[in-house]
Parts: sequence; structure tokens; C-alpha cells
Amino acid sequence: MAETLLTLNDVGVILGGQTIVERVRFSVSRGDIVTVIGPNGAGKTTLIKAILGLQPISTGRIDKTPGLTIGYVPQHIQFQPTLPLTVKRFLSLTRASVADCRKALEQTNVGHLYDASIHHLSGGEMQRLLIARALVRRPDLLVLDEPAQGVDVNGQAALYDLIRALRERLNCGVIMISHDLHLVMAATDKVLCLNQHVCCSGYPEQVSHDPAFVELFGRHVADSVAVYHHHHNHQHDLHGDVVNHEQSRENCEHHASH
Ligand SMILES: Nc1ncnc2c1ncn2[C@@H]1O[C@H](COP(=O)(O)OP(=O)(O)OP(=O)(O)O)[C@@H](O)[C@H]1O
Repeated sequence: MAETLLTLNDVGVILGGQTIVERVRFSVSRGDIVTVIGPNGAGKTTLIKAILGLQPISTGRIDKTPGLTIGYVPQHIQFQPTLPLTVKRFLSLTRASVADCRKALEQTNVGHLYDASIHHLSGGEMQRLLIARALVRRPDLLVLDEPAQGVDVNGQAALYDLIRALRERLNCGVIMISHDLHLVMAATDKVLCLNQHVCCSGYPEQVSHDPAFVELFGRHVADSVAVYHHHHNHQHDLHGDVVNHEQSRENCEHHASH
């Protein structure tokens, strides 16, 4: 069984007398990708900050495996536009060796940008750089706050593919926040639907059919997400039979949903 990296037990955060998140419980193991979804103001970033130790919790417990290293990819970073800054210099601020910085850039497929100016990077390249910066710490757990923000649709799919590939290669756990429901449903293992408390959680297929998900996002979104998930897990041949199963689990889900 994969090592459990992090467990949240009835975690709650109260800020300014207001409950921001309450009774959140879930765990992340090595090899897991857990995606937190939910409407604006649902408490997703607050929860991530609590996991990072940046936000004190008011109730409950967060247990981390001893020595856990977390690599964090923030939503965005503001760079002073007049400040000349190269990718090389930016990564050197982590104090990692040149070899480790270069390796991290290679792992996110932007090794060729080592000498480039930060200010010339596209949205997708910037996200890959921020992921690379998180990787130099050799994290057991990668935490990403909306990794595909500012990236076009094709770039978003490529970014989620990269995150999955990194999970395989580094055998780390991943927690991310995302608003891209369709991609989330195709690219994640577990979904946690947060609206202050956990409304529903589980495999994407389960969650997209959960009444709490339908209530939160609407029937139209729930149906389109379920259909998208279906089509992206496998294809049908001319006779309507399923081909290209990604996993037997998804195959089971397919039959269960018909
Ligand atoms: N320091 C604070 N004091 C009081 N309220 C706060 C504080 N920080 C955040 N909040 C409130 O907590 C709620 C949750 O904020 P949070 O940023 O965690 O939501 P989110 O789900 O990440 O939202 P979004 O999807 O818009 O990024 C919001 O209503 C926000 O105004």
C-alpha cells in the first residue's frame, strides 16, 4: 500500500469570527492526485495554506509523515517589470545547485529556457517554471494552486499531462486546486468538492453524479462533465465497443454508468 503523506482530520479554519472551512477530512498518499474544486470563496486557498503551514487551523489536526517535503506552486507571482531577471537567476534563489535547477527545468520540458528572461515567458512556460522551482526541493508532495491559470486550452491539457507524468516519475503525491472541471475530471484520481465543508468526494465519475455536485455546479455542468470524462477515458469502435481502456477501474465506471 502506498505511503500516506498527509491526513486532514476534521480541519476547520475561522478567520475574523467567520468559519471559512470546517470539518475537512481527507488523506493523500504517494502517487495520488487529489484535486480540490469548488466555487469562488469556498475556502480552497485557505485549505491549501493550512496544509502548507501558512494558515493556523482553528480545529482538527493535520498529520504529516515525518520529514515530508512539500513543493508549492502558487497561483501566480508578481515580477517587477523593470527588474531584469532570467530563469537561471530566478531558480538560483532557491539555493539549489545548477545541476538540480537544470534537471528540474528538463523535468517540466522547458530546459531550453534556462537563459531566457522571465518577462518573455508565455503563460504555459511560466507555469512550468514555477513547477520546476517546486521540484528542486525534491518534494514528496506537490501542492499546486490553479496550475493552469492563464494558459490556453491546449496548454492546459498538456500541463495536466505533465503533472500526471511527474507524479509517476517522482512517485510523489499531488494536491491541486482547479477550476477547469472538464480537465480535472479527466486528469485526476480523487476529487474533493469544497464549499466550506466537503460536499462530496471520490473518483471523478462518482463526484460528477453526486447530488451535492449537481446542486453546486448545476445539472448542465454535471452532465457535460460526465460526458467529457466518459469520452476522454476511452473510445468506442464502430460497433460501439470500448477500446483503449486507461484503467480497469474506468472501464467498470463506464459499464456502471450505462
Ligand atoms: N484573512 C482573512 N480574514 C477574513 N476572511 C478571509 C481571510 N482570508 C480569506 N477570507 C475569506 O475566506 C473565504 C474563502 O477564501 P479562499 O481564498 O480560501 O477561497 P477560494 O475557494 O480559494 O476562492 P477562489 O476560487 O475565488 O480563489 C472568502 O470569503 C474570503 O473572503
